[in-house]
Parts: sequence; C-alpha cells; structure tokens
Amino acid sequence: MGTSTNRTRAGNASLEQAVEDYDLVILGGGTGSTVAAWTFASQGQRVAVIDRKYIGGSCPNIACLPSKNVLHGARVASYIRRSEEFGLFTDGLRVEMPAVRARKRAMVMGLNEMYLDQYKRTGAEFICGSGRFVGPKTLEVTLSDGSTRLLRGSNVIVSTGTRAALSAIPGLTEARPLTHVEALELDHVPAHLIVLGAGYVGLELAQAMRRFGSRVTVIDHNDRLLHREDDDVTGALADLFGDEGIETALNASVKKVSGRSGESVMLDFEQDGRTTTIEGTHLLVATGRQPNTEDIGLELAGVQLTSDGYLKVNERLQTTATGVWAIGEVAGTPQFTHVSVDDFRVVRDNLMGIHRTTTGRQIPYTLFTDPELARIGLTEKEAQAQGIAYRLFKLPMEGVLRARTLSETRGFLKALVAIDSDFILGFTAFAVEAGEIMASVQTAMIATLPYTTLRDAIWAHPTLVEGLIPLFSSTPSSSTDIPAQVLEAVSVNS
Ligand SMILES: Cc1cc2nc3c(=O)[nH]c(=O)nc-3n(C[C@H](O)[C@H](O)[C@H](O)COP(=O)(O)OP(=O)(O)OC[C@H]3O[C@@H](n4cnc5c(N)ncnc54)[C@H](O)[C@@H]3O)c2cc1C
Ligand SMILES: NC(=O)c1ccc[n+]([C@@H]2O[C@H](COP(=O)([O-])OP(=O)(O)OC[C@H]3O[C@@H](n4cnc5c(N)ncnc54)[C@H](O)[C@@H]3O)[C@@H](O)[C@H]2O)c1
Repeated sequence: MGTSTNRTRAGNASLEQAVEDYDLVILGGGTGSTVAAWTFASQGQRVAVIDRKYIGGSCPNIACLPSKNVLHGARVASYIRRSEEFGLFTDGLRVEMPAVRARKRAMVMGLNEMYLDQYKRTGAEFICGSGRFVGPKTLEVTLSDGSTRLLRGSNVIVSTGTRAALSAIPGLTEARPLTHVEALELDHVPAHLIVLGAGYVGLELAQAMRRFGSRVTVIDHNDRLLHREDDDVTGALADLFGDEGIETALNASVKKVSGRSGESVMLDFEQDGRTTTIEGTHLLVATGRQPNTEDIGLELAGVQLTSDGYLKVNERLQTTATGVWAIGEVAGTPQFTHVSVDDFRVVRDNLMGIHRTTTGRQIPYTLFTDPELARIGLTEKEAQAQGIAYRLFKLPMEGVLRARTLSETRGFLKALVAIDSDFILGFTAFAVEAGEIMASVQTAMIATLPYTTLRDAIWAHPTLVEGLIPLFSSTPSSSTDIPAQVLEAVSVNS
C-alpha cells in the first residue's frame, strides 16, 4: 500500500510518476462494481473507483431509475386522462416537461448524495476521471483539470458498461438522434417521435412519450415488438400500443436517414417490398448496446476481447489477465442491473477463495410498460425449441379480483409446469404490477417448490398475488409434443 515511483508506458510516451497502490482498483462504477467497492472497503481494503461521469454508473443516472421515474409521470398522465372512469372530473391536462425533468433530476441528485455518503461511510474512494490501462493492473486517470494519477491494484475490476449502438444506416449519425440519455432530459414533448428499435428502451420510452402527448411511431426490422417473447405476449403488446395510438412499422428495413432530430427528420425504409418515407420531429435510437472497451489500453494489460468487442471472461468473470476481473455489461452479462449485482457476488466469492460461477443463473426481468411484462424461466418458444414438454396454466387478468378493483384487467398470467413433476419451468405476467407478482413465483422456483404450494397457500385478499390461486387451479393445456400416454398418466395421478 502507499506510493512508489515506477516507469510505465502510456501510449508511446514513457512517464515517471508516483504509483498509488490499492488492494482493488475499479474502472467504471456501475451498480455491481460500486457494491464491490463498498463491500471490500468496509472490510478494510484500500479501494478506488474511477468513473468519468456518473456516481453509481448508468442505472441511477441515465438508465433504470430515471427512466422509471419519467415512466411513472407518464402513468399519472394516463390516469388523469382516464379520471372520469374513476368518477373524477378535471379541467384537462397540461404536460410541462421541464417539471417532469425536474422531478427526475431531483431524484438523481438524491441518489448521488446517498451514494457519496456510502462511499464516505465505507472508506472507498470515488475518483471522477477518465481511466485507461498503462500496464498490467495499472491505470492512469485523467482528472477534469487535466492532471493525472497512476493507480495500481492488487486486483482490478473492469466495469465500463455499454452505450447505445448506432446502426450503420446512412445519415443516422448526422441526424444526431436522441439516445435514452437525451430523451430523459427533454424539456418539451416531441411533436412526432420516431423510435428506432422495439426492444426495452424503445417500448418503455415510446409509451411514456405517447402518454405525455407525442405522436409516436416505432420502427423495427423484426416482425414483432419485443420479438424474442412468446407470440401471445408480443400480440398483447401490439394491442396495447394500438389502443394507445402508437403507430408501428415492423419488418421494416431503414435504408437512409436525413434531416436532424429536434427539427425535422426523415427515414426511408423498405417494408413488404415497398419503400416508404416517414417524417418526424425527433428520432430516438434504441437498437441495442455497444461495449465501452475502446481506447482504454486493454492490450497493455493483457486483457483480450471477444469478436464483438466485449471482455473475454470465464465463468468466474476472470479476464485473460491475472488479477483483472469484469463485472456487468462489458463482460457480456445479460443487460440488467440485478445481474451486474450478481456478477459482483461471483467476483467477491472468487476473490475470497470460494468457487462461484455465472453458469445456470436464473434471471428475471421486468419491462416497465403499463401494464408491465415480467418474465422468469422458460418461455413457450424456448421450451419447444429445447423439446421440453410442459403443462401451460393461463389466466386472463379479469380472473384476478384485485385487478378488477383497480380497473386494470388488461393482460394475463401464464406458467409453464413440468409434465413429469409439479415444478415451475417458467412464468410470465403481462399485468399491472407484474414484476411484484413474479417475485412470489420466483421464490417458489428458487426453493423448487411445486406449483401446488402457490395454489394452496393462503394469500391476503384482495391482492394481485392472490391471482396465483385461480391461475394454478385452472385446467392446463399442454405442449403439442407431449406424448398422449404421459398426459394420461399425469391426469390420472393428479
Ligand atoms: C434506458 C435504460 C433503462 C434501463 N432500465 C433497466 C431496468 O429497469 N432494470 C434493469 O435491471 N436494467 C435496466 N437497464 C440496464 C442497466 O442500466 C444496466 O444493465 C446496468 O446499469 C449495468 O450496467 P454496468 O454496471 O454494466 O455499467 P454502467 O452502469 O453503464 O457503468 C459503466 C460506467 O463506466 C464508466 N466508464 C466507461 N468508460 C470509462 C473510462 N474509460 N473511464 C472512467 N469511467 C468509464 C461510465 O461512465 C459508467 O458510469 C436499462 C438500461 C437503459 C439504457
Ligand atoms: N426494464 C428493463 O429491465 C430494461 C429497460 C431498458 C433497457 N434494458 C436493458 O437494456 C438493453 C438494451 O435495450 P435496447 O432497447 O437498446 O435493446 P434491445 O436489444 O432490447 O432492443 C433492440 C431492438 O432494436 C431492433 N433493431 C436493432 N437494429 C435495428 C435496425 N437497424 N433497424 C430497426 N430495428 C433494429 C431489434 O430488433 C430490437 O427489437 C436491453 O436488452 C435490456 O437488457 C432493460
């Protein structure tokens, strides 16, 4: 620990500078790596986190939490529009985006203060600056005043995350499209927002902006919204978007973009052999992510990349350089905050000599449209592709009494249960507060409880989770490839 003078190569220039030694240096402070910093520092280790911009990384600053904050505002707008349904009469709705943004900014500021306080309490050091490797386990940080520091860690974690990818469509970059970062900072409602990409970011923000009053068109080159999900899910999402007046152009291949987002922007796309031009005022790009692995000196540290530019890691999240670990999206981890936190657990245990891997993790997720889509385990598509026979329990939300009290009966619950046991293989809720309903089913799956435990539990009335009783009491249908004699045996035994 402490400092020593060392000769290190930074690019072509050799520099002589005091190296500060740490037990752990973290490049990029996303959620998982921030928790790592706090954890190791509170155990007495000397820990530094280098981040060029964000205290706590993307999630609390530009991604999950600010987007959910803005989405909630849009949900309130939707309630106000529906107010007469609840016997409430208002004199109309005026949306002030600067105030929407101010609420979001205040939340982010509060989160930043909370994080800084936690840094102080644990003794981890947050260094605001841009970092790059200049040698094995050694990083140079350039601070905002242009000065530099050299940090060397007994262990180093790389957690530089990803950024919005811009497809190689002629004119796209020049049109200066919004990404989620700018979309969450808008001080006005776009007159006509074109959303390129019908994935998580695109769908959540499309619905929110529509509810704030924007005309919205969603374009995707796949033929369904959120195309990896089962057809009943993507169909229900399409119905929802249709009912809310969101236009969609699917199976659409964008050939050219012209104009400028924020003023007037045109997209030429081919669909069913025809070329169409659509014009909007704003363009949001939500077509996936690209890893932040360029220009950070990985080659000087012996850290190799995969063919698509992510860090090459093993199932213990070790990179190809000894003592250099990876956490989060930059390691190719599924792109959710809760999985980056589990990456932290994997690295933590391995650093403590406990073997823990990323293999076979069960990963839940929730799309925060309204209603939400919550998913865990196998979809029907996945079960069929893997030749896994299942019993399918499905219940429309009209069958959940709590949903009726809320006038939120859109959607359904469905569960896949093994044909040869009562274990739950997968669960989907497209429903109000779906993410909360899923948690109970996930707990049963973690504990490998049979579905009958959920069916036979006494749930408080009237709650949404109580819907698991009618769901699991319904008569299941079965996947087509289940042999008749197996089905017969199941029905005889049940
Ligand atoms: C709009 C949006 C909404 C989302 N909503 C959800 C959600 O509801 N739920 C969910 O689970 N997930 C959500 N996600 C995904 C989630 O944000 C990420 O999976 C999560 O933040 C994990 O990111 P990470 O730790 O890999 O990296 P990040 O949190 O992105 O951290 C990487 C950090 O590295 C820093 N950095 C990069 N290069 C350098 C460098 N050279 N020097 C110094 N610092 C550097 C960056 O400034 C950044 O702070 C959302 C994503 C987006 C875009
Ligand atoms: N609620 C959440 O948990 C949440 C919310 C937002 C983001 N995220 C995470 O962030 C990740 C990134 O989100 P995202 O929406 O950017 O990516 P995504 O992978 O979810 O969706 C990208 C979409 O863009 C489409 N696409 C790609 N290239 C295209 C092109 N050239 N033309 C037209 N369509 C194109 C794809 O078909 C896909 O539908 C998500 O996968 C998710 O893991 C999670």
